[in-house]
Amino acid sequence: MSKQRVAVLGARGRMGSEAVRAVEAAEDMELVAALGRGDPLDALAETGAEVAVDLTHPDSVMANLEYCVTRGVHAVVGTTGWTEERLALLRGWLDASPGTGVLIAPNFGIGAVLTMRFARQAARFFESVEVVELHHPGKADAPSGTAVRTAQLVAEARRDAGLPAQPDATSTALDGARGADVDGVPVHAVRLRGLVAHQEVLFGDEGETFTLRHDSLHRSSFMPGVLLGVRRVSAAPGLTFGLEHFLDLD
Ligand SMILES: NC(=O)C1=CN([C@@H]2O[C@H](COP(=O)(O)OP(=O)(O)OC[C@H]3O[C@@H](n4cnc5c(N)ncnc54)[C@H](O)[C@@H]3O)[C@@H](O)[C@H]2O)C=CC1
Ligand SMILES: O=C(O)C1=N[C@H](C(=O)O)C[C@H](O)C1
Repeated sequence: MSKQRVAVLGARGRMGSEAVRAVEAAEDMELVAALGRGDPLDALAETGAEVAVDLTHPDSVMANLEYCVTRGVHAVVGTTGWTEERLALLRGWLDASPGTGVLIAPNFGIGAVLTMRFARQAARFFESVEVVELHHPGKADAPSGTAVRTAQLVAEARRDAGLPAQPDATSTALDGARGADVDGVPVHAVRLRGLVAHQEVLFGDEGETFTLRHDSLHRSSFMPGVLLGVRRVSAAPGLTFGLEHFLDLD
């Protein structure tokens, strides 16, 4: 069996260094490039990389993906910072490179994927909902990509069920006290030394609350998802948004 030729971008970072170890340990993969900031992307073409794993920075990911997609290198992306504008650009590159696949996974952790799924399921049954994400203080962005995706899924489910805007009688508040508004869902971001990646989705209605919580206690929790993405992305041309599409959750 020929091994899949894999490159890791952001290889010296917190996630990238963990991904380098995971790819090296996978029997069906060969790590052909481990690139850091400033390393030329031409190493991807020179080493014949088939799949690039991007774990860099929101400021870097678009240039990396343009390079990969236009050369037919499939990509598994954990890097955050996705907006509709960025996704439209990426889709344009993919349209011009049929056969190339890109997976963007807001979160590679199975527990986080399930949290998003369960939050979407629960959304229509509760009047109130808030998302709290808690991360290490080195995190580049706030709120987290996972929290934004969770809030969007919850908001969509509320709309589909015809729920009105949730109640909030706040008439005065310090800026930021009610968090960021993502599609009508308040999202709060905590940055604390000692944490890795955590999220709570709080639901409430008359006389009861319901809380979903997920904790990534170590970045190894993301690696089965990264490897699954690498194994599946070349057979999924175009854009796949969310690891759930590569999992049998039903
Ligand atoms: N989807 C998921 O499950 C997860 C996603 N992430 C995301 O992954 C990204 C990286 O997170 P961390 O590893 O914590 O950050 P980090 O700052 O520890 O690592 C990023 C690394 O990428 C390097 N880099 C920046 N631009 C580059 C470029 N153009 N080419 C090659 N290397 C480049 C940096 O020098 C740094 O070494 C963030 O967007 C984070 O939110 C993090 C954890 C899980
Ligand atoms: O930067 C991180 O650490 C993480 N980033 C992703 C996000 O923004 O959702 C995934 C996870 O929360 C860890």
